[in-house]
Amino acid sequence: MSPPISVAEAEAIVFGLVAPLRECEVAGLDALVERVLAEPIVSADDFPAADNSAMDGYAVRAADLKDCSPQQPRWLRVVEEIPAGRMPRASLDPGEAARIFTGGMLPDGADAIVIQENARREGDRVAVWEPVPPHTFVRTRASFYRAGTPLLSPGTLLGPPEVAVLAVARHTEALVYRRPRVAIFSTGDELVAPGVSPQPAQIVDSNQHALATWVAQNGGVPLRFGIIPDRPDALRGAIAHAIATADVVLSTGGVSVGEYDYVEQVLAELGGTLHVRAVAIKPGKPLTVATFTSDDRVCLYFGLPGNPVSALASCWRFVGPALRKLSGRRCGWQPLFVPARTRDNLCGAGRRETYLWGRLAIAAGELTFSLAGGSHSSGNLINLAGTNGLAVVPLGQPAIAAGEVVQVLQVGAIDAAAGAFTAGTEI
Ligand SMILES: Nc1nc2c(c(=O)[nH]1)N[C@H]1C(S)=C(S)[C@@H](COP(=O)(O)OP(=O)(O)OC[C@H]3O[C@@H](n4cnc5c(N)ncnc54)[C@H](O)[C@@H]3O)O[C@H]1N2
Ligand code: MOO
Ligand SMILES: [Mg+2]
Repeated sequence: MSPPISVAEAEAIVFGLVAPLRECEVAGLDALVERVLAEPIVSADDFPAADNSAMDGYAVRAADLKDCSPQQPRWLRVVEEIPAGRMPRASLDPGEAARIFTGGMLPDGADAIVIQENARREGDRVAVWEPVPPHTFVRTRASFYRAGTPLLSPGTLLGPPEVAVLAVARHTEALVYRRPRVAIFSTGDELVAPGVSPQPAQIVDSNQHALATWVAQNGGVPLRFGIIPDRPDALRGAIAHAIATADVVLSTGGVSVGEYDYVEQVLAELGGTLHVRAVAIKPGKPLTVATFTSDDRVCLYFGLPGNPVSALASCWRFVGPALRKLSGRRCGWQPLFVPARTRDNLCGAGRRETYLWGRLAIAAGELTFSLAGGSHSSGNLINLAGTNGLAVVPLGQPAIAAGEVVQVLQVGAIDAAAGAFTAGTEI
């Protein structure tokens, strides 16, 4: 294995290799979750489109009420009722009010709302005893957005609020970037599929399923290519097929220095350009990154380490940002580090930047980090369950004491309440 390069160098190389995909497709409003917008969305309408009431009450002319008081209430004649969705029939003349409900359109002449709690209705009259300034509880036409205002820009990741905006802008569908196709396979003679009972020397292939789930969660289309034996000819066939099919390839295993670690050799034989061979990071040191360039496209190959924690840690640290950038996201694709106070002592691995998995939570208004209980071997995937952050012990730093603030790579949603984190803890 070549001498490992630093995490910063690896990051610069990997992210620099990625050019966002340009191909687009149209998707319906209900199929936009985790999609990236490829067109600017501009409002065709004022929003709100008309003055409307923010409360249930009475539409009034504010000038009518300027001298009213509890001693001298002002009686107004109620001329109509305006529920949401109904056009007002007439304009308000001085001394008149309209019964109105939240979302109801103001009649011409009205410029304020008196909430019903501050009015007393008697027949077709209503008494008001507190003046209201003009615009009180009125959502004025175009006060949120004017027609022609840009609402969403290309590169935006779409979620519920953005879909609401699209709907309001009267889009029933949107142009989005196509999702990156990600080929995934596991290498190893020892691997069997889940559901098969392994012999003593065999293990279950968990990586392929973890990575497929992770790819789908990160906006890619996972294409599972199965388990490939540790034989150069078999690997050659699998890699050739994968690079011809996908934008990104993720293989696990076979990238270290063992006799049966053939991935790098096969990548070179197939004409790949090798950019990264090993990184000074724990877990995840043997990381192979290569590109295959043809006339019209580049395929990015990640040869991830076989150890299950190393494979996912490499995804969180390097592949995820690359995949999000490839997906067309203009911002938010970079890895997210948050400062958190560690509840446990954290030990570094000397010559490698160390990532210790565990749980971020908010306790008493502060972000905290709890180390996962149990072994921190990169083969122990059991205590990886529930991980939403990996604390970073920088290169050369032997340890970080409990109570200190540490940078944590956030990889999942943060809890509201902190608790000690141990394997098997209900989460
Ligand atoms: N002499 C040295 N040996 C090793 C070094 C080193 O620097 N010098 N690096 C170690 C590190 S660090 C890692 S990480 C591993 C990476 O090894 P490979 O990427 O070559 O992966 P394999 O050898 O194929 O497998 C490693 C380990 O992971 C298990 N595995 C593999 N695939 C899967 C899967 N799909 N699902 C679950 N588990 C899997 C496999 O059985 C091995 O136990 O190399 C170290 N060695
Ligand atoms: O990098 Mo390996 O991932 O230390 O086990
Ligand atoms: Mg190996």
